[in-house]
Amino acid sequence: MLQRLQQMTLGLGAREEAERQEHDKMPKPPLKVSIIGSGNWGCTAGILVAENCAEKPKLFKEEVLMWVHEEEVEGRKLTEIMNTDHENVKYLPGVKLPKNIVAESDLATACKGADVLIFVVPHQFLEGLLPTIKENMAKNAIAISLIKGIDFDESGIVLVSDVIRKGLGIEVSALMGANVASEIADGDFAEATIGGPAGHARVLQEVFHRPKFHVTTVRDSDAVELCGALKNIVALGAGFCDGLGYGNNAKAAIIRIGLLEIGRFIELRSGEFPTEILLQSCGAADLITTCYGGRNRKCAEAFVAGSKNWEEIEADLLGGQKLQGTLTCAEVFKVLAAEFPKGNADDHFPLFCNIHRIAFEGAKPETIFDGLSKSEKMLEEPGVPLARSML
Ligand SMILES: NC(=O)C1=CN([C@@H]2O[C@H](COP(=O)(O)OP(=O)(O)OC[C@H]3O[C@@H](n4cnc5c(N)ncnc54)[C@H](O)[C@@H]3O)[C@@H](O)[C@H]2O)C=CC1
Ligand SMILES: O=C(CO)COP(=O)(O)O
Repeated sequence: MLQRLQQMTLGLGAREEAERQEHDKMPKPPLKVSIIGSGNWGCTAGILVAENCAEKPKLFKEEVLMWVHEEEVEGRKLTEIMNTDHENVKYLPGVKLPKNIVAESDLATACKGADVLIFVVPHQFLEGLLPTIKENMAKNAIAISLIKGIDFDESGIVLVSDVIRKGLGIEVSALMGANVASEIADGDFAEATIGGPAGHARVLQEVFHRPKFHVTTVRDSDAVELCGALKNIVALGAGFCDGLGYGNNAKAAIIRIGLLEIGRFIELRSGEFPTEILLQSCGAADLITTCYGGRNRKCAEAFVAGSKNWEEIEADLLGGQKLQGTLTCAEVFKVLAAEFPKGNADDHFPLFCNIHRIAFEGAKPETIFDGLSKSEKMLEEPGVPLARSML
């Protein structure tokens, strides 16, 4: 007992020391905040951030630079429209942006001297931006990813935050949650979860938390980020259900089994089923909102109803906004094929595999429920079979 207490005290001391070192390395306020991305969520999150920067002059500089992938909208540059009319008429029409958001199409200028970097571009556009950001950001900058996506290479899963970490050589946290952007832009209440080192998460909470946008913090940033990426696959399944005309019970089954497979997939990486993280906004709550109100759901419903491919559906329905679930579904299927070389990924992830077959291999949408009872076996011995197969 005494030994355990001593170990705990030592553990606490080591953690405090690590936090002190982390604090010493942090940039000093007032912090300059830059947002990399200006889409539907980029602009909405930008409103929350800009309001905090205006209200907390001791912590943050008032001006928030937002990098915009420049394009012409009705004969005018989007940056010019945003800086004059204070509205992103293409990606968040009808919503006024605070005047302290400054749209900037030159990436080097947008992140020059930035102490806090907020990444919110669709994940397929991220990597090429990083060398310029590295050259221009502040030396001790901290970063956070709001991007819901995933990659894969010969060594397995590559998180978006891993890509940023590697590209910039700095620590990266993640903010994920039940955050359909249009609802937050309308002023509805929402919650989010930040995963990251404690010191960073505290500062980042100051950046995002608002009276109607409640942010909690946890340490396990990988699990938070994976929840945000993987729920988009399940949302495709929910959309298939809607396209087939199934009711709420069927969709609830997809959501429940999807939650289980999200947990299992995180377990593949960490060895632990992340029950507590799944109970955060980034877990069950994001899954529910996306399966009812998200773009992935909407496009998957149209996929069942018509004969168009994903690119055509995205162009038809999203007005330039980007679908992330199909890319994530393809990447995750590659991870599963590599993790289960005997071809038995189906035994552990029947729903993810069915969704991939429907989305990319011409399987009938009605097969969405095939073999899902396999997931019940996993519940009989939670954690054990999968963790063993990974050793
Ligand atoms: N919209 C939402 O409700 C939410 C979105 N997210 C995530 O946020 C991330 C960003 O999504 P949104 O802000 O919604 O974007 P979006 O899908 O509304 O807009 C697309 C963005 O991509 C930019 N873009 C187009 N071509 C580009 C290129 N070649 N290079 C660089 N940028 C290019 C456009 O300028 C635009 O800003 C995604 O990972 C998404 O999953 C997360 C939570 C909520
Ligand atoms: O992530 C989202 C809500 O939290 C939005 O999901 P969609 O990209 O499917 O719209």
